[in-house]
Amino acid sequence: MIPRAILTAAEMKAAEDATMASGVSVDQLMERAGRAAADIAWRMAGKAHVLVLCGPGNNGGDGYVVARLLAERGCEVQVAALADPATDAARNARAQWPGPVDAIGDARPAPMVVDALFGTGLARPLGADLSAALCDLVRKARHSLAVDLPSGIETDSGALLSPVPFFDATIALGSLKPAHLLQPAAGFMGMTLVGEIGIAAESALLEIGRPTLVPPLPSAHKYSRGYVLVAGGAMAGAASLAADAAIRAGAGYVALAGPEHGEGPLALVQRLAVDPRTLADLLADERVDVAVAGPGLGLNDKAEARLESVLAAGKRLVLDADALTLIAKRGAETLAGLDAPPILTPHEGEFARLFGDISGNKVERAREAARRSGSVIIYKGNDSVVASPDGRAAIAPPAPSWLATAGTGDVLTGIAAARYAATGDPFEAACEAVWLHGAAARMAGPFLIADDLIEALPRALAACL
Ligand SMILES: NC(=O)C1=CN([C@@H]2O[C@H](COP(=O)(O)OP(=O)(O)OC[C@H]3O[C@@H](n4cnc5c(N)ncnc54)[C@H](O)[C@@H]3O)[C@@H](O)[C@H]2O)[C@@H](O)CC1
Ligand SMILES: Nc1ncnc2c1ncn2[C@@H]1O[C@H](COP(=O)(O)OP(=O)(O)O)[C@@H](O)[C@H]1O
Ligand SMILES: [K+]
Repeated sequence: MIPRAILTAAEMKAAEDATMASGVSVDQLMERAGRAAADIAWRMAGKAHVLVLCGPGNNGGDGYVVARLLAERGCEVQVAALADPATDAARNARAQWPGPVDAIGDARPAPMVVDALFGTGLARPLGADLSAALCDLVRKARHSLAVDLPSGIETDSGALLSPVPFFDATIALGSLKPAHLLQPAAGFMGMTLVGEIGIAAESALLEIGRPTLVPPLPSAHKYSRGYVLVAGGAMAGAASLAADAAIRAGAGYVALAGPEHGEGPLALVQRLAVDPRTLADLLADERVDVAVAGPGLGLNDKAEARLESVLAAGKRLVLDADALTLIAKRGAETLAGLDAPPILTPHEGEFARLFGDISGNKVERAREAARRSGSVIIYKGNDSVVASPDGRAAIAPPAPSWLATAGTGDVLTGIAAARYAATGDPFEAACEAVWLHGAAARMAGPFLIADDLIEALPRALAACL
């Protein structure tokens, strides 16, 4: 699946400028944007009464186009504007709207509301009266559509600058923006559709889409499909979850090496490794493609020694949980010299321990963390962000919040290890793992526990063949 690009407000402006330099006028772009939004509104509500709220900028301009096109289709349309248009394109669009323009205070509730107040140009919170009116009108409507973004959202960070109502749908114009996927904004979008307006949307930031997987080749054998070694420790259950997930995610051979036998399917190879020396010997096997440390590792001296063996093994690594807490003590930059970039899977707390001083939005923080640690970062959460030291980054579509339960992170780690072993590409592997994890969660359904995710994994993987 070809992933969709995500453009920041500045990148969108640059893409728009490049399109205009090739001979397309801003009025043409606005017409396309308005037409795309009007088509969606029509499909949502048909010939309903429509209220279009227009702001002063080009987002408002799109709104006047929507109003004209829906009126042409026979809808009864009220346009309510916050202020006179402040751009030439918006002025032209308003001039082509044949009906009256009311003050925003005179907006009447309607079955269909189109929010064209502000898009990527929003610079500060909406006034309290305006955001209250927007929330009230959207709440009273049967259908609601946000043009480009719900008004009140910061495009690049996904922050809510002022209260925003829940929309049924949002049409992202030209391209997704970070706020369409980052929380808290992503939770207010409803269904997000991308409206094609003829702009070349290219970016180093992508949406994580369904991976394309291939069945094993006829010549495949267990080691060619990937050998994952999971270093266990104090808590056998967590390491078992990671190992079980790795084998279910398609690794051909998974060994769980810990001070005691763990759980898991019979296909899992259990190796007793009471002291770090034995673990080092197991890791020295050249068939091992990826080593995992962290889930259930512990935080004591023994755990330190085991982590040391894993870091010294010269293997591709996936590091999570306790391993991240231990690494935070010595500094994430100490990972930058490893033979291959490891995958780190911090949740918010682990990220703060490792990279607490990094500021910016979630994508910026993940990118800086990746650069500093020479690692691929899966910065987990409802809006997981994957970042690579080479600057590539990707945001996952919102994941089911049923994932907020113990052990689901261990499962993600196992999936990432299997995919890293299969592909050798830590960024691709991390993106694939996040997608598969989310898909397995959707399949497992409400009240899932981590074990259910593992059970659902084969179905999630099969959806990618
Ligand atoms: N980028 C593109 O390629 C295209 C963009 N279009 C539309 O243009 C939008 C961006 O247009 P603009 O850059 O004009 O930005 P907006 O229309 O989002 O808003 C900018 C205007 O609002 C004012 N403003 C900002 N925050 C305010 C606040 N809190 N209260 C009151 N006024 C405030 C600004 O001073 C400016 O006049 C996009 O979201 C999209 O809807 C489309 O028309 C066509 C193509
Ligand atoms: N509210 C949420 N919505 C969506 N996904 C979530 C949510 N909370 C947690 N997750 C996901 O669940 C997993 C939890 O991982 P983690 O916090 O490491 O838990 P554990 O250590 O118990 O395995 C991560 O993949 C994270 O992205
Ligand atoms: K809007």
